[in-house]
Amino acid sequence: MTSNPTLADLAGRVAADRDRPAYGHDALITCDRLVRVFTADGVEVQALQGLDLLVREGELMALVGASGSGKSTLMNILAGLDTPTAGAARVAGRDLLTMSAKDRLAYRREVVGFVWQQTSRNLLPYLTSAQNVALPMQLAGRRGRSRAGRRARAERARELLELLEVADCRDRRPHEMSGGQQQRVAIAVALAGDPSVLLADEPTGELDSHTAEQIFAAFRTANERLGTTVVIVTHDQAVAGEVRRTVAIRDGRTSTEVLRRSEVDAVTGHERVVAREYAMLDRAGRLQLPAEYTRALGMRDRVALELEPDHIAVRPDDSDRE
Ligand SMILES: Nc1ncnc2c1ncn2[C@@H]1O[C@H](COP(=O)(O)OP(=O)(O)OP(=O)(O)O)[C@@H](O)[C@H]1O
Repeated sequence: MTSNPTLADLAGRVAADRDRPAYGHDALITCDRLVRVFTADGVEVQALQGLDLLVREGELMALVGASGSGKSTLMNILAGLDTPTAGAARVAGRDLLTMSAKDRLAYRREVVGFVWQQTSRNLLPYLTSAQNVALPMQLAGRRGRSRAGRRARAERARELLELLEVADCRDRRPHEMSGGQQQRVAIAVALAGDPSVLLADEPTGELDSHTAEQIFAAFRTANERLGTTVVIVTHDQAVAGEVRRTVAIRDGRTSTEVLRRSEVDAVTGHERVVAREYAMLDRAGRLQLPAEYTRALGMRDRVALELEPDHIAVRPDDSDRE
């Protein structure tokens, strides 16, 4: 395929590799060959099997995947609630594998905010919305213990509830609000500590489609107005279709990505969204082909590869025809 490289070629390649920036050097979230193995009743389950993922600052993106593909495992690691077995995971410069218990607590208070699927898990039932939003700031010792500090926290809580269009719920307890209102207050709670990253695991799972749309709009507001990076795990195709980037996880690895961009139609002048699917190539050169592609061409076990000037062709195994 290629001629034998000279010594100078090899030295050039080594130098180029050495000078290449480290994987994920400019990303806010870096997962590098992340592994998480669970052992239950003596049986090992590999929930994450060398997952690579980069998320840049300011992104709003969705993670999708079949049940059991590893989405919640990944979210728990990113939230600082679980520790990976191997690999590397960094969020906003913090190393999630080597963090001490004290640093982990600070990480959960200062770096990440979390919204769970179960509305009841996000809010304390005996506190009003305003008190729920003020609590994380109080626990983090923000704005001090003085009366001025209390007033500043109440003011920040009011601003956040207003931003998320639930200012009218400020004095209500969770059972006095709809599921959608509770989730919007939950987003305000998650934003109270000014996190760099907002993580949400199926935040619209318990809601009807109209309310789910409103919740998604609330995430977009947080992303656009506060600049918070947002990662949402979802089964909801409508939500996944609303973001610029959707990453699919399969068998504990990132498999494909859909990127969407707006394009103005040259004839009609109308703006339309163009989506394109990509496969993830890891640093060992491994590629997961979408199951529907391989199934359509009956590909399995072995495929034929050809290097073309501008692409690599992958064809069904034709060796038995020769
Ligand atoms: N604490 C645990 N102990 C043992 N196995 C676990 C544990 N947590 C997750 N697993 C297993 O790891 C795999 C990935 O689970 P995970 O919950 O991350 O999937 P998921 O993509 O979030 O699924 P779903 O969409 O159903 O929530 C599954 O096989 C699951 O059974």
